[in-house]
Amino acid sequence: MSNMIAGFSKLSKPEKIEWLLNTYFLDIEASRALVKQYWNTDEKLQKLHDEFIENTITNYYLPLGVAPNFLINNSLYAVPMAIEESSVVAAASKAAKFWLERGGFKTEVISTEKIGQVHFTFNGSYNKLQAFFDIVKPILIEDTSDITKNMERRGGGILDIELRDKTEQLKNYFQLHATFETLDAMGANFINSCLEQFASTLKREASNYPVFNEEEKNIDIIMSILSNYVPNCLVKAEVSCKVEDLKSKDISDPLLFATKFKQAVNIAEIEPYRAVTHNKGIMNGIDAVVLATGNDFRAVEAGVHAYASRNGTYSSLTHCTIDDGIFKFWIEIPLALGTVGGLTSLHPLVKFSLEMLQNPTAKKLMQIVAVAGLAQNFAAVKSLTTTGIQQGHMKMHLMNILNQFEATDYEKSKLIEYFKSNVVTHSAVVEAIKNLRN
Ligand SMILES: CC(C)(COP(=O)([O-])OP(=O)([O-])OC[C@H]1O[C@@H](n2cnc3c(N)ncnc32)[C@H](O)[C@@H]1OP(=O)([O-])[O-])[C@@H](O)C(=O)NCCC(=O)NCCSC(=O)C[C@@](C)(O)CC(=O)[O-]
Ligand SMILES: NC(=O)C1=CN([C@@H]2O[C@H](COP(=O)(O)OP(=O)(O)OC[C@H]3O[C@@H](n4cnc5c(N)ncnc54)[C@H](O)[C@@H]3O)[C@@H](O)[C@H]2O)C=CC1
Repeated sequence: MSNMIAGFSKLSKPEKIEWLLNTYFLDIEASRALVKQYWNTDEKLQKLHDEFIENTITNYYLPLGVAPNFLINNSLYAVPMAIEESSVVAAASKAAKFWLERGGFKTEVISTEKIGQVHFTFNGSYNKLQAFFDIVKPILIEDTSDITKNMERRGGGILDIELRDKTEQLKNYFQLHATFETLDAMGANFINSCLEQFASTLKREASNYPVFNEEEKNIDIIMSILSNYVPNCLVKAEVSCKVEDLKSKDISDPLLFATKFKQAVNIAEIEPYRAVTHNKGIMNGIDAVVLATGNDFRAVEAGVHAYASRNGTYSSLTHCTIDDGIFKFWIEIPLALGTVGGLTSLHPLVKFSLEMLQNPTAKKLMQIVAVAGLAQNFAAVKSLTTTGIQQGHMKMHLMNILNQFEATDYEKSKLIEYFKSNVVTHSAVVEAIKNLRN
């Protein structure tokens, strides 16, 4: 327990850093220099970043890349992507360019409903609780009017509140299951504020409800929180073309390609081990845009994977058909995103990314993000079923390996040239560097 510290949060930023350096690091000077190297020289900007989270000591950079040429419903977009993994941006760009020449991506927002729940226990008869709920429902809505008035003015707000009996699964457990329209906001804070008000109204009204006995009057609120599972906040993105039009530099036999591609998607539909990796490839694109636009990628990840398991088995988020000579490939996913609120107007690079996307509404952003996921999956499955994934991935990863060995610009240009006609593997690159240096 020698490293335990009380009151760390109350220390100043320099004090926190000094404590850390002295407690955990061998080369204190080098570690201090590294922490400071990542500070922004603009003090105001650094302060903004310091205040995003708690106990900030420095910044953790991710590259912000751009995948151009996304034709979505006949409008062209350059898509910002924040991600650490090589070949993702290249793959998205390549897929965008491929489909640009084949009519682009078609998208549709299917629904935009968000969900929140008040979880509570009630020791009494369900019928009595239901009768109480029918009386109290308008009061629940009325009591939140201060919270909802602006959202209602914009056309959103509370859609409905239901009482749900969960006592078969857990003794005395009931829910208020509420649905919301939060327009351009992801809605977490708005929904949570409404739910906490529902909870206190529910408790207050129950304690005054004359039909309840003393035990029934004592509703116990367990918690009030939005759900990140949003199966009714759905977006669809699709590409399609004649099979013969799939012919390209890398696809000499379009029917063979389409058939193998579809088989790969079908495998991900029925085989969870493959589905997880298949969907990871989709999330390469989705997370990168979600992060670049300042959205909550943990919320998106949790909701998307729950949706992938909605039929009881974890399955592919994308689907493919070949009918009457038409190749069709699509994704349908739940995405609760915001283009107002959260970090969207605070982080300068998030503002920059949103401007690059022509300041989309949340609905537009849902469509762009779904497209990024579909494009990423198309590129990955195309590589997997043709050249194999390593060829393209390692071509992009080459620079990381060269940087690990601190290759000079001269060495890099020589080795990039060499690996245009040789297979990139980690050991082959190490060997080539050695040879060049000898
Ligand atoms: C990597 C490529 C694109 C190479 O593909 P290529 O055919 O060697 O590329 P190219 O040099 O012929 O260039 C064609 C286009 O690709 C893009 N492109 C090409 N290179 C770059 C670059 N340096 N920087 C930016 N963009 C690039 C760019 O759009 C370019 O057009 P241009 O800009 O020249 O007009 C291809 O092999 C590919 O799409 N591979 C798939 C890579 C992938 O999916 N990576 C994700 C990481 S692996 C993983 O995590 C997921 C996985 C695979 O397990 C999921 C799953 O199993 O389903
Ligand atoms: N489980 C989860 O996912 C949780 C997430 N969070 C965090 O909550 C944040 C998102 O919450 P929000 O309520 O979206 O953000 P927020 O609290 O910043 O609120 C956005 C507000 O913007 C206003 N607004 C202005 N123009 C609007 C328009 N056109 N449409 C809709 N609203 C408009 C509304 O008053 C709205 O409530 C994220 O940072 C997320 O990480 C917080 C708690 C839990």
